Amino acid sequence: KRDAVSNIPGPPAIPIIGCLDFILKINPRNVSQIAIENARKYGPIIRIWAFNRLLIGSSDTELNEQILSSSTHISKQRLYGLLKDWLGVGLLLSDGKKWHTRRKIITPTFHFKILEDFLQIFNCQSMVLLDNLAEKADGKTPFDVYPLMSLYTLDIIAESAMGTQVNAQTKGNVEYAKAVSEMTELSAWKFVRIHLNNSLVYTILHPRKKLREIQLIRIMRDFTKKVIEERREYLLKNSRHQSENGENENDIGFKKRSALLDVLLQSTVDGKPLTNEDIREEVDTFMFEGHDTTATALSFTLYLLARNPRVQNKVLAEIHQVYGDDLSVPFTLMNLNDLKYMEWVIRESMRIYPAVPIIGREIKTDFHYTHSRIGNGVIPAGTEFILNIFLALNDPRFIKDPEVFRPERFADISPEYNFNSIPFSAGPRNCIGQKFAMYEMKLSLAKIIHNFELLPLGEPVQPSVNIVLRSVNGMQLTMKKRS
Ligand code: HEM
Repeated sequence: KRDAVSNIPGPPAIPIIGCLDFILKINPRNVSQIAIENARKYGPIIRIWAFNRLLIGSSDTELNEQILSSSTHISKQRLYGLLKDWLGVGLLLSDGKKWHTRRKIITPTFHFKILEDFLQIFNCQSMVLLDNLAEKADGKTPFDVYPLMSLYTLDIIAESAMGTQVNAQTKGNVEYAKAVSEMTELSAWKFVRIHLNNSLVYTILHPRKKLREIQLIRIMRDFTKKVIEERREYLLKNSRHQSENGENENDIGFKKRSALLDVLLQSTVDGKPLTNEDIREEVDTFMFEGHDTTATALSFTLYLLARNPRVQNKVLAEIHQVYGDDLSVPFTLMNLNDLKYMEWVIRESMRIYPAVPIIGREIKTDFHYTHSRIGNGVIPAGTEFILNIFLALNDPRFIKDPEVFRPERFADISPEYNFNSIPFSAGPRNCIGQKFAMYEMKLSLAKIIHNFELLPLGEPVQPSVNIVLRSVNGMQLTMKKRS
């Protein structure tokens, strides 16, 4: 392995322990800074040894493109295993045939006709959000927007994935909603403490946390299981009802809309329906992937808009141009597509603060690359490949003055060349929910900016990489109701 990667620079490695002293210096708050400094020192591709583990970190567009577009190197790096007890082996964690089959089944859920249906959910939940924001919007007291966005996106994803309302925003203490939030926090905490990768070490060092984790997983499993069983029974009854009465009407009191769950319940693999456990892991994966990521991206965008009044005014002007003054025009995918400037704002905010800053792959067979910034070479089987999305999005080769928030730069960045701009990853394992997330964020921002002026009060963010990007002191701002 050492010979194969001798062309890749990296911090000095001591026999047996490798770059342990380097690794021990990394923590969630300094990881981005360390990555920037190392890219300056060693270039965009670096190698790190941790005992006998070889890690290659890359922000090189050419190399990343080759890995991400490969249909062979799709296995996730071992750290993802921390999520397994909760999520099972769903779309995020699976690989091989299982991943291919599931991806094929789930992809139609994001067809534009179904996305149009989801807009009704976004719309209803955003009304609750506006009420909650109105209580905070005194124009003078700074507050952290993240907790409100987190409950809001949790309500949206629960209703979209399971067709069930969990009312996280109105009754913040609903057991299931609370369990999802707490488990997300716990996983993030564990994720950045490398020694806790090992389940036995974790159980010995933090028995209470482990116990709590078991309880939370049980609460979430019981809830998802009940929803799946009820929905399966309902679909069965409904199809009998239809055939007995020769009717097409499929609503006998249960909620009609439940795209993801219904798609899974009606799918077969090799002629057999998916089991409740198969379905549970996919539903739980959506609950995790679909809520915290979007809450983070929305919160950082609001934070940046509060601090950039010129951009905020342009967003407001575009909202007025598309919807008029009272937002009474129903939201459609078409008119959300017309919010072009807002799309640049979201992309620029995700460039500076990508909700998922780092992703990883396990390289299972030798990977031969060409035309990277260090030329051609091979990454040997058994390497853990860490793809630094944050650095790639701030690469001065493509991005002038990367630290400046300037949405207009997206006028010059070709959307076709998506390996340059990869907040949702790219290639066959890209984010399946990216359109869902973009429409959700656009509708939410349109409502918020139309109703409130965002003001730059409060402390600046202190980003911290915990699976999903966070800020140690929250994303603070204040709001004032527009007259
Ligand atoms: C701003 C919001 C979001 C961001 C930035 C984001 C980002 C990402 C990224 C970077 C990946 C690749 C992960 C990896 O390779 O390890 C991913 C995968 C995934 N995302 Fe998202 N995501 C967002 C919203 C959503 C939403 C709303 C959903 C569901 C409705 C979703 C569902 C998924 C799933 C299921 C995967 C795994 C796909 C696969 O491996 O085939 N995401 N996301």
